[in-house]
Parts: sequence; C-alpha cells; structure tokens
Amino acid sequence: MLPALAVGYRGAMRFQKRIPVSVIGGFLGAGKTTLVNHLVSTAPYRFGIIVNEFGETGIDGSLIENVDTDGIAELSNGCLCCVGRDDLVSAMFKITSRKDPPDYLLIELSGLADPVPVAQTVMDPFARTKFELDGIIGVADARNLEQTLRDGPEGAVQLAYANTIVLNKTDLATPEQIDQAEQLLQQINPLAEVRRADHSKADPQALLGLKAFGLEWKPQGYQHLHAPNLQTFTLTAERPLERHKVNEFIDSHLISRPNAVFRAKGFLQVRGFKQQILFQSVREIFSLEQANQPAQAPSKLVVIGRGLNPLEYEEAFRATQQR
Ligand SMILES: Nc1nc2c(ncn2[C@@H]2O[C@H](COP(=O)(O)OP(=O)(O)OP(=O)(O)O)[C@@H](O)[C@H]2O)c(=O)[nH]1
Repeated sequence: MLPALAVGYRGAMRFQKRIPVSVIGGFLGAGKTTLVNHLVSTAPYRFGIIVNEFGETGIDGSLIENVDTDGIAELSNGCLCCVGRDDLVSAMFKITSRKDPPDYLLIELSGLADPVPVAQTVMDPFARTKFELDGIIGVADARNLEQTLRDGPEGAVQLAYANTIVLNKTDLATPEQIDQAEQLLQQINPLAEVRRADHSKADPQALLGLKAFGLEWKPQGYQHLHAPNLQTFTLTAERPLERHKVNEFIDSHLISRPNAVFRAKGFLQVRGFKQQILFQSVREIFSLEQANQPAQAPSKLVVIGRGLNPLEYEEAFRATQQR
C-alpha cells in the first residue's frame, strides 16, 4: 500500500510535504487570539488560521492581524469538538488549496472546546493525506486558572493533553498566583512544558514545528467533557451608544459579575467616535480601544456566562443607545 503521504499526479507519483497543524485551546479569554497574532508576527511561516467560536457572532476573525481574509476561516456557532468536524476538514483543505497556500495551519478553538476530538480529526486518515498534527498548545490565564478549574472540569481537559502550555497574563497575576497556577498545571498535565508569558509572547520555537504527536497518538484515560450550562447571546443596538451609559452597563452587567459573566467581546458604535470601539472583558478585567474599522451599526456584543437572563441584558444594552 502507498504511504499516506504519497499522492498520484498525472500518472506520476510525487511526495507531498504535509502541512503541520497546531491546535490552540484554553478557557474563555485566556489569550488564544493574542497568541495567534503573536505567532503570525514572529514565526517564520505563512499561516492559515481556522478560528472556532462558541457564539453565533464571529468576532475573533476580525481580531486576527496580518493575515489576509482568504487565509482565515471562521467556524462559528458551536464548538468544533462537538459539531462540524466535516466543516473543519473542508476548511483545512479549502484554506490550503488557494493559489498562495499557507505552509502552517493554526486552529484556534473556542474557549469552551475540548482540543482532543479536534486533534483526532486532524489525524484522521483523510486529513492525514495532507496534514500532520504538530502539537496541542494550551493557553492558561495565570490570574484566573484556579477559579476556572473550580468552576468545572472542562478547564482542566483543555490543558491536560497539551504538549506545551503558555501560562499567560503573568502581568495581571501576583507571584503567588503564578506559582500556584504552575503547581495546578503540574497536577493536570505533568508532561507539558510550561512557558510563562504576558500577552502570549512565548518563544515560537518552543511552540511550533515540534512534531509532538506520533501518528498513532491515543490519549490515555480520555473522556470528552463539555462545559455544561454555559450560555451565549449577542446583544445588538442600531443607534449609537451613549458613552456614560455604556460605562454604567459595563460596570453593572459585566465586570461586577465575574462569576456569572466569564467573557464578553464586541464592536460598539459609540456617539462621538468615528471608529468602532472594541470592547473585551474576561471576568472583572476589561479593555476598550478604538478599532481600525469606521463606526457602523449595529453595535454587537457577545456575552458568555452562566445563569444570566438574556432579556434583562437586551433591555439594559438597548437602554445605552442615544435617545
Ligand atoms: N493584561 C493582559 N491582557 C491580556 C493578556 N493576554 C491577552 N490579554 C487580553 O485579554 C483579552 C482576551 O484575550 P484573547 O486573546 O482574545 O483571549 P481568547 O482566549 O482568544 O478569548 P476567547 O476566544 O473569547 O476564548 C483581550 O482583551 C486581550 O488583549 C496578557 O498577558 N495580559
């Protein structure tokens, strides 16, 4: 039988180098998109990026810099670990069939997805004709890791099979939190190499091109777990938002509820600003910055959390609009 990496071509047979694929997982807001941007700007590859989001509104695709839109595929509305494995394989083939194809693929998972089924999809016999799983990279938030693990077992599964873990946001964590996070990672995944970082600035050579998984990799003791009871909804508003009311909304409905609102992100059209405002929050930490796109309606804000009343949020968000 022909080896999997040999392909026939006009009667002749040629050998094709398989495209390495790294799967990037980690809990909501840990710094996965930040890592993708860091790798794109520092590693010597032409990247194709597949972004998976839990919410129905894709935001992450527009946050990826320096890769043209043909090199990015967005698979929104569900976690790749549970749905859309065919979608993933088609996106992988499509993105690498373009005229100027990438030589490395990064798959950024939703902040709730389990990386293992995705890694197994990359290793299935069909995908293997063109791709090879290079590694699973976990991103962990040094400040919030303990709380994330306390909230449910899914956070641990996201890191348990990684070959390298970027222990991120060390700038927001105390030295004790960082040490404690390292100890927790050691318990969850003693085999992973842990790299401390802020803004996901880990050495690309420690993350990519490692060939960390053999062809016959089978995760031991693995059980697919998915974050239960988490909700996501998108808030929209057609008219420009009033700045002071948005500030009040952020305070009352997002950052003051860190154990209910895990993550929020979106583009806002705020009165007085010509550009869209990118809002991001991870529990009680948030940022507001002017994005490159001109302000346009509607404002969209994706909220992910637990035990929330979407109607209350819709009403409160609409009330931030200019009268
Ligand atoms: N202070 C600080 N902020 C960070 C760091 N890394 C990322 N951030 C910020 O944290 C927020 C979330 O970062 P992302 O890279 O979008 O996180 P993510 O894991 O892709 O998020 P999801 O896809 O929603 O799960 C953004 O506002 C980032 O700018 C860090 O090391 N320090």
